[in-house]
Amino acid sequence: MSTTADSLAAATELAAAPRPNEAPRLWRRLVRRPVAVLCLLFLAALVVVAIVAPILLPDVSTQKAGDLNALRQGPSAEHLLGTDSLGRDELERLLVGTRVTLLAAVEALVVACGLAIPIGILAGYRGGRIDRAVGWFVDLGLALPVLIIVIVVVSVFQGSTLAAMIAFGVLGAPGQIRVIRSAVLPVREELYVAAARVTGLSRIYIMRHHILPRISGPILVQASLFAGAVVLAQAGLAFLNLLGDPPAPSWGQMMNDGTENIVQQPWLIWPPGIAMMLTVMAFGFLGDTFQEALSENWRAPVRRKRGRRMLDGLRGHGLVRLQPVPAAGATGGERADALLVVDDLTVELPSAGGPIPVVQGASFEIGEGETVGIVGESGCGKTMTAMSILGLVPGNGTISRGEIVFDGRDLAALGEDGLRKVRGKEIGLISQEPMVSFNPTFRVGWQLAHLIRIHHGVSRKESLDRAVELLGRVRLNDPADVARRYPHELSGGMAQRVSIAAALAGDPKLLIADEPTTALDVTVQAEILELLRDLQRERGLAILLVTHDWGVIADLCERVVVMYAGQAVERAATDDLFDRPLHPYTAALLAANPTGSDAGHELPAIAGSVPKPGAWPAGCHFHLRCGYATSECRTGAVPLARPGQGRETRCIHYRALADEDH
Ligand SMILES: Nc1ncnc2c1ncn2[C@@H]1O[C@H](COP(=O)(O)OP(=O)(O)OP(=O)(O)O)[C@@H](O)[C@H]1O
Repeated sequence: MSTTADSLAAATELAAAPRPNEAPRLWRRLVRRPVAVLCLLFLAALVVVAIVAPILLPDVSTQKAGDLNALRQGPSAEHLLGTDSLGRDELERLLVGTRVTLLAAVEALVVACGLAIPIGILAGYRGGRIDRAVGWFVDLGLALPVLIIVIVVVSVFQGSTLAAMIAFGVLGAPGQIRVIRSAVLPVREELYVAAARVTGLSRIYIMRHHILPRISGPILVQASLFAGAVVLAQAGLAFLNLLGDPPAPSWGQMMNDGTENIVQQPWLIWPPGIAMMLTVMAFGFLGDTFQEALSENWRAPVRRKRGRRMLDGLRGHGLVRLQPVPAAGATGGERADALLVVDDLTVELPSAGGPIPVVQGASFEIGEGETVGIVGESGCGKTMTAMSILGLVPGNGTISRGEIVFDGRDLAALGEDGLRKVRGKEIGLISQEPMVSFNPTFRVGWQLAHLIRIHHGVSRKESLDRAVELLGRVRLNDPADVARRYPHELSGGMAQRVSIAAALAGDPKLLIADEPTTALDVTVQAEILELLRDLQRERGLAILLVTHDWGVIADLCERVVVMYAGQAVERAATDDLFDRPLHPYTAALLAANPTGSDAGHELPAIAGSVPKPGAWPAGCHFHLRCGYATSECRTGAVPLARPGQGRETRCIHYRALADEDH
C-alpha cells in the first residue's frame, strides 16, 4: 500500500505533467525521417522569410519599376536571380511574395479545417440523421464548380485574396469532411471509446479527447495536401491577374510576368515556378510522413492480437434506443428490495430482413450487495443482456420489450442524457479486455483522475490524490508508479486492476463485470476474483458477473442465471443450482465442466452448438440438443416454471430431471 506522501508526490507530478503527451513522441518519430526534416526545415525557412522579408525590404511591395537599364536580365552578381520586365530584382520580389502565398494557405486552411473537423467528427461519431444530412451537404459541396465560384467571389470582392481564400476554404471543406468522417467510423467502435461512454463522459468530451487525437493523422495529411493545393490555386488566380494589389509581388504574378516575357527571357518563370513546386512538394511529403509517424504512434501501445478479438466481440456499442416502457408497475421481480430488476427483457438487432431477437424475455434481479452470475455458452446473449442495462446494446441493437428498473428508477425512461449520469456513477463496468478500454495517449492516473473529477466535481489536485488512493485500494503495489504509466506499460493483471479502479471511480452501487478474468492467467485470475470479493464486502457493492466459467460462479456468486440461445432458462441460488439443476441445459453445462470431473473419464460435451439468433427452433430453444425432449418441447413456447422459492426453470421436464438426480 502506498503512503500518503507517495500519493501526494505522484499526484503533484501528474498534475505537473503535460496532459495527453503524444506530441513529443510524434516529433521524435518525425525527426527520424530525413524527408520530414527536410520538409519541415524548408517550410520553417519559408515562414521566416514570409515574416522577415517584408520588414527588411519594405520598398519592394510598392516598387513600380526598378533599373530601367537592366530589364529582363538573367542571374548576375548584382541581381542573383535576374530582373523582371520592369527591371525589379527578382530575388527580392520572390522573398517578399512568400508572405502572400503562405498567408493565403493559412487563411484557406483555417476556414476548411474549422468547418471540416467538427462537422466530420460529429457526422462520424453520431451517425444516423446527422450523418445523412451532412452527407447530403457534402455531396452538394463536391458537385459545385470551385474555380468558377471563387472567380465570382474575387470579382465581387475586387480581387481580395482573403475573400478568395475563405471561398476556397468553404468549398474545400466537403472533401475533408468526408475523409474525417470515414476516419472516425472505426475509431468510434474502439472499446476505449465505448468504455468512455460507459463511464459517463459527455459526447463533446469523447469527441475532443478520444476521437480527435486518433484521427489527427488523416487530418494532418489532408491539411498538408490542401495547403499545397491552395498555394497552386492562389498562384493560379494571381497568374490570371485576378488577385492582388500590384505592384505588391506574389509568386503567381511573377509567373505571369515570366510567361509574358518567355521569348525574350525564359529564365523569369524559373524562380517562382521552382519556389511553388518545392512548397507544394514540401506540403505533400510532410503529409505522408505525418501519416507514417502517427500510425506508428498508434501501433505501439495497443496489443493488437488480443485487442482485435475483443473488438470483434464487443464492436458497435451503438446508442441503445430504449423503447418507452408502459406505465410503471409491478416489475415482475420476486424481491421488493432488489437494486436491479430486469423483467422480460427482449433485445433485437437490426438486419436486412428485419429485427432479429438476440435476447428474449430474460428476467432476473439483483439485491443490494449481492453477486449474481450470468452463465452460458458463447453466443447465448450474456453480454447483450449485461450491456442493455447500461443502455449500450452492441451492434446498434434496441430493447424492444421489457423493463430495467434500477434503484427504483426506470432506466428506459431516462433517455441518453439520464443514462449517461447512471453510467460510471451508479453502475460501473469492468470488461474482459481492460487494455483496450483505456485511451493509449493518456497516463493511467490522469484518466482515473478525470473520471473522479467528472463524477465527484472535485479539484484537479484532489482528483489526482484520489486516483492514486484508488489504485492502492485495488491492491496495486506501487500505486504512485502505476499512476504515472501509460496503459501499454501495464501487465494484464495490473490493467484489470486499473480497470476495476476506473469502474469504482464514480462509487457505483452496481458493478457489471463481463468475463473479467478471461484474458488473464490462472494465478492472476484468482487474485482478481479475490479482489472483487473484498471490494464487494468493503463497499457493499452489487455485482453482475458475466462468465462461462462455473469456477467463477461457485467462487463469487450467490445466485445464478443460466442463459441459452437468448433466454434465461434457469435461475437459482448457486448452491441449489449445483446441487440440483432443474434444466437439462444447466445439467449438461455442469457435467461438461472440467473442474471437479473424474480424472481418466471422458468429459461429456454437449452435442451440437448454440443456434444463432434468427435460427432458434420453435418451442424450447434447447430441444435439438436435449435428451429429455418430447413432441411438446418442439411446438409451443415453453413457459417458466417456479419449482421453489427463488427458482425458475424454462423446462416442462424438470421433475424428471430432479427425480433422476436423486
Ligand atoms: N455487435 C454485434 N453485431 C451483431 N451481432 C452480435 C453483436 N454482438 C453480439 N452479436 C450476436 O448476438 C448474440 C449474443 O451475443 P452475446 O455477445 O451477448 O453472447 P455471449 O453469451 O455474451 O457470448 P460470449 O461468451 O462469446 O461473449 C450472438 O449470436 C452474437 O453473434
